[in-house]
Amino acid sequence: MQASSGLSASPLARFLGTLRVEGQDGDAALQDWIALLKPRVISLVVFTGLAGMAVAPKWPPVPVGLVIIACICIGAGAAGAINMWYDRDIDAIMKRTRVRPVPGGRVQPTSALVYAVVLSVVSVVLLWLTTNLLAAGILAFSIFFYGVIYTMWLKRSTPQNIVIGGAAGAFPPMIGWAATMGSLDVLPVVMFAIVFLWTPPHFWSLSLYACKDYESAGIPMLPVVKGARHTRWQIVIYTFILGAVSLVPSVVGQCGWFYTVCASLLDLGFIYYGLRVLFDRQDEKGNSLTKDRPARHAFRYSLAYLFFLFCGLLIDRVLLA
Ligand code: HEM
Ligand SMILES: CC(C)=CCC/C(C)=C/CC/C(C)=C/COP(=O)(O)OP(=O)(O)O
Repeated sequence: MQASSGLSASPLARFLGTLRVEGQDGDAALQDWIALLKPRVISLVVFTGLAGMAVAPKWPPVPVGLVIIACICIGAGAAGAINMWYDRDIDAIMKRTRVRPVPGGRVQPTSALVYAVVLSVVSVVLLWLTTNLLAAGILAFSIFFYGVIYTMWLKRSTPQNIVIGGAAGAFPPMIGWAATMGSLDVLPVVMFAIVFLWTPPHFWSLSLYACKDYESAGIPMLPVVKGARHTRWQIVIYTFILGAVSLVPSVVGQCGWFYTVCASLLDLGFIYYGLRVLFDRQDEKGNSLTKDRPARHAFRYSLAYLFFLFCGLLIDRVLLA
């Protein structure tokens, strides 16, 4: 995987790169402050929050809806910045992450932390003032879960780090729903479960081809601790469990034929990509002989899977209802 600061060299990124922020972080460009929020990752996180909000039986007024989305975006980004502040030592070792703003020396660690804390507080308080305590509480909990429980504890201590830590990234649909309704229901909980079960095959596909990086940084990711073969099996197992759970909204009568067809096709696709990872040609240690191309494909497919699954749910409940 290419080293990336979170924004590719698009014209927008080059423009942002010219905007410099003076002071102690003299070398930091606006681009770096944005990169601290992991913008590409949180784009999908925010979309799942938007989906949770839009599939609720009642919609908020448009300005409130925009504030809800902004708060999820700022809160998730702030959690990413806490992660980048804390992980600056290991990020400096890994090829994929060493160009990030803090290990790259363009943003001071303390500035990154202050920035992350301020954005966390702003997102939670603003969501509370605009909607309700339940939504703000879940947002606060997910920031804490990703920034502290996953980043500071699980990530460096157990190969099940992302299974448990994945809960943090699964909360946004619940936040979106709760912000609108003031309570929770079966559907947002099932959406949580879907993102929760999607996270292991999503991340382990990537970890198969980023394994050397994690090994050199001493992070106990599954392929580092249990080997590639075990990880490949786990990916397949999770695609089956995810497939079953993704159909729960249909079984409990929360959506119609359109979602059921979308989910079934997407599930078959994920199982296919998972099996390709499993049957990838490997040496006796389970290392890929094809530069893990199937794992790269499975990772890319995981992103499309979640996006289109929630698109299917949105179309089913909003347009076809
Ligand atoms: C503990 C849970 C998770 C872990 C450990 C994880 C890990 C990763 C890693 C290491 C990358 C590569 C990022 C990079 O190169 O900077 C990545 C990419 C990505 N992740 Fe995840 N992820 C998790 C959960 C999620 C969730 C919940 C979502 C969205 C709902 C998500 C969406 C994405 C997206 C969209 C990308 C692609 C970013 C790009 O194009 O560069 N991830 N993930
Ligand atoms: C609302 C809210 C707070 C949402 C949180 C969203 C969330 C948990 C996103 C997880 C995304 C992600 C890139 C995790 C990887 O962390 P890593 O440290 O394992 O990856 P890295 O090595 O690339 O830093």
